[in-house]
Amino acid sequence: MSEMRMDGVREQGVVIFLFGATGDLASRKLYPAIYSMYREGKLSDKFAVVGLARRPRTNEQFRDDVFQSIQEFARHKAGADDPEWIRFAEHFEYMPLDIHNVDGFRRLSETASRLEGQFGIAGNRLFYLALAPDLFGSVAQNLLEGGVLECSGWHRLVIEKPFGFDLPSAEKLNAELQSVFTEKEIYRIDHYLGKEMVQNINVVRFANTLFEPLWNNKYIANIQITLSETVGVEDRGGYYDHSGALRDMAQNHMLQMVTMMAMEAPSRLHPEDIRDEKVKVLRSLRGFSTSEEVSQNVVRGQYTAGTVKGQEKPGYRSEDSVNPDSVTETYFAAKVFVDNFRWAGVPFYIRTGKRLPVKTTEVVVEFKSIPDNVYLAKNKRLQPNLLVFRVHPLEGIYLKINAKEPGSDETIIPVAMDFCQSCQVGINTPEAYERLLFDAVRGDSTHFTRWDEVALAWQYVDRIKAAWNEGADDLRLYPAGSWGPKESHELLERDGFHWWPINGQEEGEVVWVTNRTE
Ligand SMILES: NC(=O)C1=CN([C@@H]2O[C@H](COP(=O)(O)OP(=O)(O)OC[C@H]3O[C@@H](n4cnc5c(N)ncnc54)[C@H](OP(=O)(O)O)[C@@H]3O)[C@@H](O)[C@H]2O)C=CC1
Ligand SMILES: O=C1O[C@H](COP(=O)(O)O)[C@@H](O)[C@H](O)[C@H]1O
Repeated sequence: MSEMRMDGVREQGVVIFLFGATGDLASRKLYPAIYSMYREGKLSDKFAVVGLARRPRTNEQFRDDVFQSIQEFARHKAGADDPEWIRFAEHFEYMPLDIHNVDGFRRLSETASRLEGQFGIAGNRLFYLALAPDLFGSVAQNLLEGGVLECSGWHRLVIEKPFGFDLPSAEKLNAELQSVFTEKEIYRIDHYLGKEMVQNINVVRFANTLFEPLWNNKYIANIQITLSETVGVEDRGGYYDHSGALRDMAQNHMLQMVTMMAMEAPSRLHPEDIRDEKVKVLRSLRGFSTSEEVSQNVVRGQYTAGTVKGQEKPGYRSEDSVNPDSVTETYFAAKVFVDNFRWAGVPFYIRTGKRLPVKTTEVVVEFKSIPDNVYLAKNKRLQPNLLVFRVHPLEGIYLKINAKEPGSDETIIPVAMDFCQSCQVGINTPEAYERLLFDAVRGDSTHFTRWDEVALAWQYVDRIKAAWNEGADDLRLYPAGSWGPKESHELLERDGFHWWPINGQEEGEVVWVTNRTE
């Protein structure tokens, strides 16, 4: 992180306007993130948070809500009588506001000026919309009309996903936002980009002689990206039933991870240079022109009742707020090609699903076998080399190679070099929201999605959705607690591959370099 940028935040300060202050996201992620930033000195006392939502709350009630959220969800806990907490809480104010009420925004403008004077803040304003996306356009317009954007420093808009429902709705939303904010002022959150190991992909790729020369179709057989969840749709059935795994996870997090794995090295570590490279990958994605192509390369599934981690779970169609005849997919897998010089012919297999056996986020790079390998005939256990990025729950990197079994003649065994980052630094690395909020405050847009990335990703998934809408009867059912429909395994088997076990570890494998403590 640039020290200058961090100092800028501390010296100039910021007012954070949190729309949706009474909601789930604010409570679970945003208050804990602000508190961690404060505790770690990324925010000085030159800051204020104005919580905004329709529900009535006094400042005291609001501060109490923030306290409860920190107790439950934050990395750093607060003591109610702790002077640091008391000082922190004084920076929080609540204002009841319906986002359709422009007069309320005029009052908000006055509140902002008062808080800037009170805390010595240099007129910098960050608007965080933890709201349903159909409210974004009205907020932007009313911020303008209510004079809240008239400030002496910068103003920025942070918005949550989903950014639209398809390309036309995303374009409409974008036009509404860009009638008020410039592209540079808009920070579109994809919280996967705030994850430690997702950010580490570029470092591992571009800062090591070891991998970059092999990072192409000459040496890589395939890449596998798994984002599996054990949870179902929880209390978000209404939203999810209109979204499904394709829009909820693939359009954003999964395609972003594909871009991180496939992009060329940027010429500088400048946000626009990095995002330019990601856009090139999205432009090179091989689209689907017929429904037949979609059904050959894409698998969609929906969970039925089953057992997850020893507990009986209902099927998707029995979940709250879900249509009992729903054909919404809770599982999505696809074979994706990046049609460019580096990746020609290399499949990227991606899969995500709810109610799978484990919660994990992992990327596996499977290398091609050595041509004319003299050990091949003798050793049935000879396996391809794997490089595994473990994003969640453990964070780290895992490299699997072949080596001689100690004491044997030429018996080969798979061994692993395992860098377990979370074993070393514990679970105390900053949360994705903490990083992203801080990046937005200091004006670093590297890990936010630019409009052209969003548009290209919608273009890609809209074609899949259109094929499904043509009435294809390819929705596969899978029992909760399984690894999804068998067709997702066949997708790889047809190419002579298989999904690698999560954690990359095979039975009998020897881990010979590790920093694990467990
Ligand atoms: N929760 C999560 O983990 C994640 C959420 N998101 C996204 O973040 C956004 C917010 O999600 P979440 O917090 O879960 O949603 P919630 O439904 O929990 O909260 C919505 C918030 O919006 C406020 N609100 C609704 N209508 C108005 C209005 N007319 N004027 C002012 N405030 C209003 C509500 O307050 P009140 O009723 O008091 O007005 C509430 O504070 C959504 O876009 C969601 O998709 C994205 C990733 C993860
Ligand atoms: O964006 C979303 O992500 C979560 C999964 O996030 P993770 O950080 O826990 O892996 C997912 O549950 C949710 O449906 C989706 O909207």
